Amino acid sequence: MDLKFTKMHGLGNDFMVLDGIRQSLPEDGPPLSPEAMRRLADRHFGVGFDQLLIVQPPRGDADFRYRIFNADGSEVSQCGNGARCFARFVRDEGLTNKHEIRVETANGQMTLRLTDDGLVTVNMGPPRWALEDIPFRASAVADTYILVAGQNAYEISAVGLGNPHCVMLVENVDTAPVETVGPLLESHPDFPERVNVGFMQLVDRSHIRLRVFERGSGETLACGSGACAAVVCGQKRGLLDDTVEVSLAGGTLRVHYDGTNGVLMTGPASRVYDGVIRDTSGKA
Ligand SMILES: N[C@@H](CCC[C@H](N)C(=O)O)C(=O)O
Repeated sequence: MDLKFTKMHGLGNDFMVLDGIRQSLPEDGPPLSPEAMRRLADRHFGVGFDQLLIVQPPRGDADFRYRIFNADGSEVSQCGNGARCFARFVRDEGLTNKHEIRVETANGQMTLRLTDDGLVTVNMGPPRWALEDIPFRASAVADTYILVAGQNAYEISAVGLGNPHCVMLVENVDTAPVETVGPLLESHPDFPERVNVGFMQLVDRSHIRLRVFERGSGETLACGSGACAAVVCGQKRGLLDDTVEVSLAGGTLRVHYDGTNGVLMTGPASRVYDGVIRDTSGKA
């Protein structure tokens, strides 16, 4: 079976997007076997992507259903950069003419707004601090926790944004131990569904630098939900203002949260090319 796809990225966090409206995909199971997803995610043997995004008809009263798979084949319920690409894709493909699009995810609804300057603002919903909502094992909710891994202890904040995040402060993101501490904490037993690990450098109250080791994909050039997580964790500790510029390896996001509505994340969404996969077995 041929499978049409579109390659997109949000600040270098890259995606293979499948249109499950004009081509037939399984309604509930994975669109491809986990082996095929891992193969296609590979940058040498496949298309290369951090996440696979699926556009599907809604089951409830939203405009679309938005499904996300990591490069390791695991299905997850949030991807902020992907949400911006999702909005750009459904508009450019003429699947909607709305500027404000409601999508249904495995974790509830989100609103995506295409702005006149060509950017997309995603309302990520409120940050979730309750331990069972992250999910995270600790004795009580706190601004920071000590996580012991191997011989070391790490001071982290933990928050859910539709997916689990932990965030630690570092002096300098350029020298932060992302490749070593990232995978160590990603599968820490206190995060029963694993976790995305953010390394945040404070520049000033309205500017941070950030690197994220993503659950199921490794370090990416940008992580939208990770940017929101870092900002709300910094705000909770009294370190950041309501609006923060987040500098990532792939570019800059603007995150706004004033405690009233959800966390608003604004940034670009880019289409790279369209393609067709002739062999979806993953063995090509
Ligand atoms: N790149 C994303 C997050 C994708 C999902 C994440 N790896 C997870 O497993 O939760 C973003 O932009 O938010």
